[in-house]
Amino acid sequence: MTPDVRPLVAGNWKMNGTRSSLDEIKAMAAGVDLLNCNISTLICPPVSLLYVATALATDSALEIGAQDCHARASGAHTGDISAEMIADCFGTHVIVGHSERRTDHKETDADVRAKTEAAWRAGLVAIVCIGETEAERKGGKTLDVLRTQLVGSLPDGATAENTVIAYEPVWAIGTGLTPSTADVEEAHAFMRAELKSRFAGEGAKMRILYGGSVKPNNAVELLGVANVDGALVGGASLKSADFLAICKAYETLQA
Ligand SMILES: O=C[C@H](O)COP(=O)(O)O
Repeated sequence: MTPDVRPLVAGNWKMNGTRSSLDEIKAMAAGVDLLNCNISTLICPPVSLLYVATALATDSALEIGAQDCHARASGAHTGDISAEMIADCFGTHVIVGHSERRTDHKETDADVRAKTEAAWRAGLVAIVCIGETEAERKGGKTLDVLRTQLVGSLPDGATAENTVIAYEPVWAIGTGLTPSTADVEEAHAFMRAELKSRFAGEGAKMRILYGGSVKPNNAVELLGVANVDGALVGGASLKSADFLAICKAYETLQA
Protein backbone atom coordinates (compact mmCIF):
# COMPACT_ATOMS: atom_id res chain seq x y z
CA MET A 1 0.00 0.00 0.00
CA THR A 2 1.24 3.52 -0.73
CA PRO A 3 1.99 5.26 2.55
CA ASP A 4 0.19 8.46 3.43
CA VAL A 5 3.03 10.96 3.52
CA ARG A 6 0.92 14.09 3.37
CA PRO A 7 1.51 16.56 6.19
CA LEU A 8 -0.34 15.40 9.29
CA VAL A 9 -2.02 17.73 11.76
CA ALA A 10 -2.76 15.61 14.83
CA GLY A 11 -4.57 16.70 17.97
CA ASN A 12 -3.90 15.17 21.38
CA TRP A 13 -6.68 15.97 23.81
CA LYS A 14 -4.76 14.43 26.73
CA MET A 15 -7.04 13.99 29.80
CA ASN A 16 -9.58 16.51 28.53
CA GLY A 17 -13.00 16.08 26.98
CA THR A 18 -16.40 14.84 28.03
CA ARG A 19 -19.48 13.89 26.02
CA SER A 20 -20.17 17.57 25.44
CA SER A 21 -16.86 17.80 23.56
CA LEU A 22 -18.22 15.49 20.89
CA ASP A 23 -19.69 18.58 19.22
CA GLU A 24 -16.10 19.68 18.60
CA ILE A 25 -15.36 16.34 16.92
CA LYS A 26 -18.41 16.83 14.72
CA ALA A 27 -17.28 20.33 13.77
CA MET A 28 -13.75 19.12 13.05
CA ALA A 29 -15.04 16.24 10.93
CA ALA A 30 -17.10 18.67 8.87
CA GLY A 31 -14.35 21.30 8.76
CA VAL A 32 -11.48 19.13 7.52
CA ASP A 33 -13.51 18.15 4.48
CA LEU A 34 -13.70 21.83 3.51
CA LEU A 35 -9.95 22.47 3.73
CA ASN A 36 -8.33 23.66 0.56
CA CYS A 37 -5.05 21.80 1.10
CA ASN A 38 -3.73 18.26 0.85
CA ILE A 39 -3.12 17.06 4.41
CA SER A 40 -4.25 14.33 6.76
CA THR A 41 -5.88 15.11 10.06
CA LEU A 42 -6.23 13.16 13.27
CA ILE A 43 -7.72 13.67 16.70
CA CYS A 44 -6.78 11.54 19.69
CA PRO A 45 -9.49 12.03 22.31
CA PRO A 46 -9.48 10.29 25.69
CA VAL A 47 -10.36 6.65 25.37
CA SER A 48 -13.76 7.31 26.97
CA LEU A 49 -14.77 9.11 23.76
CA LEU A 50 -12.92 6.95 21.27
CA TYR A 51 -15.70 4.74 19.96
CA VAL A 52 -18.27 7.51 19.61
CA ALA A 53 -15.69 9.82 18.04
CA THR A 54 -14.85 7.30 15.34
CA ALA A 55 -18.55 6.89 14.62
CA LEU A 56 -19.00 10.66 14.31
CA ALA A 57 -16.02 10.92 11.94
CA THR A 58 -16.94 7.93 9.77
CA ASP A 59 -17.92 9.92 6.70
CA SER A 60 -15.12 12.46 7.08
CA ALA A 61 -11.41 12.52 6.28
CA LEU A 62 -10.77 13.16 9.98
CA GLU A 63 -9.08 10.13 11.52
CA ILE A 64 -9.37 9.18 15.17
CA GLY A 65 -6.68 7.66 17.34
CA ALA A 66 -5.67 7.03 20.93
CA GLN A 67 -3.05 8.45 23.29
CA ASP A 68 -1.37 5.29 24.55
CA CYS A 69 -1.61 1.52 24.43
CA HIS A 70 -0.31 -1.45 26.40
CA ALA A 71 2.32 -3.64 24.78
CA ARG A 72 0.21 -6.78 25.17
CA ALA A 73 -2.96 -7.60 23.26
CA SER A 74 -5.00 -8.59 26.33
CA GLY A 75 -4.63 -9.84 29.87
CA ALA A 76 -4.55 -8.85 33.53
CA HIS A 77 -3.53 -5.20 33.18
CA THR A 78 -6.12 -3.20 35.06
CA GLY A 79 -6.86 0.18 33.56
CA ASP A 80 -4.88 -0.37 30.38
CA ILE A 81 -6.04 -0.56 26.78
CA SER A 82 -4.47 -2.60 24.03
CA ALA A 83 -3.69 -1.55 20.48
CA GLU A 84 -6.15 -4.22 19.35
CA MET A 85 -8.91 -2.55 21.40
CA ILE A 86 -8.11 0.77 19.74
CA ALA A 87 -8.33 -0.85 16.32
CA ASP A 88 -11.57 -2.53 17.39
CA CYS A 89 -12.98 0.98 18.01
CA PHE A 90 -11.86 1.93 14.48
CA GLY A 91 -8.94 4.01 15.71
CA THR A 92 -6.16 4.30 13.15
CA HIS A 93 -3.24 5.74 15.13
CA VAL A 94 -1.83 5.60 18.63
CA ILE A 95 0.55 8.04 20.31
CA VAL A 96 3.34 6.26 22.18
CA GLY A 97 6.10 7.63 24.38
CA HIS A 98 4.57 11.03 25.00
CA SER A 99 6.76 12.86 27.51
CA GLU A 100 3.85 12.95 29.96
CA ARG A 101 3.75 9.13 29.86
CA ARG A 102 7.52 8.95 30.17
CA THR A 103 7.37 11.22 33.24
CA ASP A 104 4.09 10.22 34.91
CA HIS A 105 4.41 6.48 34.27
CA LYS A 106 8.19 6.16 34.11
CA GLU A 107 8.04 4.77 30.59
CA THR A 108 11.42 3.96 29.10
CA ASP A 109 12.56 3.79 25.50
CA ALA A 110 12.22 0.00 25.74
CA ASP A 111 8.58 0.39 26.83
CA VAL A 112 7.95 2.75 23.93
CA ARG A 113 9.55 0.33 21.50
CA ALA A 114 7.29 -2.48 22.75
CA LYS A 115 4.22 -0.25 22.41
CA THR A 116 5.27 0.69 18.88
CA GLU A 117 5.45 -2.98 17.98
CA ALA A 118 2.04 -3.48 19.58
CA ALA A 119 0.62 -0.68 17.44
CA TRP A 120 1.97 -2.33 14.27
CA ARG A 121 0.67 -5.74 15.36
CA ALA A 122 -2.83 -4.24 15.52
CA GLY A 123 -2.46 -2.43 12.21
CA LEU A 124 -2.20 1.03 13.76
CA VAL A 125 0.18 3.83 12.88
CA ALA A 126 2.46 4.56 15.85
CA ILE A 127 3.17 8.21 16.59
CA VAL A 128 6.44 7.93 18.49
CA CYS A 129 7.22 10.96 20.66
CA ILE A 130 10.71 12.11 21.55
CA GLY A 131 12.15 15.35 22.88
CA GLU A 132 14.60 16.94 25.24
CA THR A 133 13.96 18.54 28.63
CA GLU A 134 14.88 22.12 29.39
CA ALA A 135 17.96 20.99 31.34
CA GLU A 136 19.10 18.81 28.47
CA ARG A 137 18.71 21.68 26.00
CA LYS A 138 20.57 24.07 28.30
CA GLY A 139 23.29 21.47 28.68
CA GLY A 140 23.73 21.25 24.90
CA LYS A 141 22.49 17.66 24.86
CA THR A 142 19.46 18.01 22.60
CA LEU A 143 20.78 16.08 19.60
CA ASP A 144 22.29 13.35 21.76
CA VAL A 145 18.94 12.88 23.50
CA LEU A 146 17.11 12.73 20.19
CA ARG A 147 19.52 10.11 18.85
CA THR A 148 19.23 7.98 21.99
CA GLN A 149 15.44 8.16 22.01
CA LEU A 150 15.17 7.41 18.30
CA VAL A 151 17.48 4.41 18.59
CA GLY A 152 15.80 3.13 21.75
CA SER A 153 12.17 3.76 20.88
CA LEU A 154 12.03 2.71 17.23
CA PRO A 155 12.03 -1.00 16.44
CA ASP A 156 13.53 -2.36 13.23
CA GLY A 157 10.83 -2.40 10.59
CA ALA A 158 9.68 1.19 10.98
CA THR A 159 8.32 2.52 7.69
CA ALA A 160 6.67 5.68 6.45
CA GLU A 161 3.42 3.75 6.51
CA ASN A 162 3.50 2.41 10.05
CA THR A 163 5.34 5.16 11.94
CA VAL A 164 5.26 8.91 12.48
CA ILE A 165 7.82 10.68 14.67
CA ALA A 166 6.72 13.56 16.89
CA TYR A 167 9.46 15.87 18.13
CA GLU A 168 8.26 17.64 21.24
CA PRO A 169 10.72 19.66 23.30
CA VAL A 170 9.38 18.96 26.79
CA TRP A 171 9.87 22.58 27.85
CA ALA A 172 7.66 23.79 24.98
CA ILE A 173 4.66 21.64 25.91
CA GLY A 174 1.78 23.69 27.29
CA THR A 175 4.05 26.61 28.14
CA GLY A 176 3.51 28.96 25.20
CA LEU A 177 7.27 28.73 24.58
CA THR A 178 8.60 27.45 21.27
CA PRO A 179 12.11 26.88 19.96
CA SER A 180 13.37 29.29 17.32
CA THR A 181 12.73 28.17 13.77
CA ALA A 182 16.50 27.68 13.43
CA ASP A 183 16.44 25.28 16.39
CA VAL A 184 13.44 23.40 14.99
CA GLU A 185 15.19 23.16 11.63
CA GLU A 186 18.37 21.83 13.21
CA ALA A 187 16.53 19.19 15.25
CA HIS A 188 14.39 18.02 12.32
CA ALA A 189 17.35 17.89 9.93
CA PHE A 190 19.21 15.82 12.50
CA MET A 191 16.31 13.40 12.97
CA ARG A 192 15.87 13.10 9.18
CA ALA A 193 19.54 12.19 8.78
CA GLU A 194 19.29 9.62 11.58
CA LEU A 195 16.15 8.07 10.10
CA LYS A 196 17.68 7.90 6.62
CA SER A 197 20.82 6.31 7.93
CA ARG A 198 18.87 3.56 9.70
CA PHE A 199 15.80 3.11 7.48
CA ALA A 200 17.09 4.36 4.09
CA GLY A 201 14.24 5.36 1.75
CA GLU A 202 11.59 4.80 4.43
CA GLY A 203 13.48 7.16 6.73
CA ALA A 204 13.50 9.77 3.99
CA LYS A 205 9.70 9.60 3.73
CA MET A 206 8.74 9.10 7.39
CA ARG A 207 6.83 12.11 8.71
CA ILE A 208 8.38 14.09 11.54
CA LEU A 209 5.85 16.26 13.39
CA TYR A 210 6.69 19.21 15.59
CA GLY A 211 4.78 19.53 18.88
CA GLY A 212 4.88 22.08 21.69
CA SER A 213 2.70 25.19 21.89
CA VAL A 214 1.58 25.09 18.26
CA LYS A 215 -1.19 27.69 17.91
CA PRO A 216 -3.05 29.29 15.01
CA ASN A 217 -0.76 32.33 15.20
CA ASN A 218 2.55 30.42 14.89
CA ALA A 219 1.46 27.48 12.72
CA VAL A 220 2.57 28.87 9.36
CA GLU A 221 6.00 29.71 10.74
CA LEU A 222 6.58 26.37 12.49
CA LEU A 223 5.01 24.14 9.84
CA GLY A 224 6.94 25.92 7.10
CA VAL A 225 10.30 24.76 8.49
CA ALA A 226 12.19 22.20 6.40
CA ASN A 227 11.54 18.58 7.44
CA VAL A 228 8.54 19.56 9.58
CA ASP A 229 5.82 17.31 8.19
CA GLY A 230 2.98 18.38 10.44
CA ALA A 231 2.14 19.08 14.05
CA LEU A 232 1.14 17.29 17.21
CA VAL A 233 -1.14 19.81 18.89
CA GLY A 234 -2.26 19.70 22.51
CA GLY A 235 -4.23 22.61 23.97
CA ALA A 236 -5.13 24.19 20.65
CA SER A 237 -6.70 20.96 19.40
CA LEU A 238 -9.51 21.06 21.94
CA LYS A 239 -11.54 23.64 20.03
CA SER A 240 -12.47 22.99 16.43
CA ALA A 241 -11.91 26.63 15.45
CA ASP A 242 -8.30 26.54 16.65
CA PHE A 243 -7.58 23.07 15.28
CA LEU A 244 -8.98 23.97 11.87
CA ALA A 245 -7.09 27.27 11.88
CA ILE A 246 -3.85 25.31 12.39
CA CYS A 247 -4.81 22.95 9.55
CA LYS A 248 -5.40 26.00 7.35
CA ALA A 249 -1.75 26.95 7.70
CA TYR A 250 -1.29 24.47 4.87
CA GLU A 251 -3.65 26.46 2.67
CA THR A 252 -0.98 29.16 2.86
CA LEU A 253 2.04 26.84 2.75
CA GLN A 254 0.77 24.81 -0.22
CA ALA A 255 -0.59 27.79 -2.20
O1 LIG B 1 0.81 16.14 22.40
C1 LIG B 1 0.83 17.37 22.33
C2 LIG B 1 1.86 18.14 22.94
O2 LIG B 1 2.24 17.68 24.18
C3 LIG B 1 1.78 19.61 22.79
O3 LIG B 1 0.89 20.20 23.71
P1 LIG B 1 0.60 21.77 23.62
O4 LIG B 1 0.22 22.05 22.18
O5 LIG B 1 -0.52 22.00 24.55
O6 LIG B 1 1.87 22.48 23.98
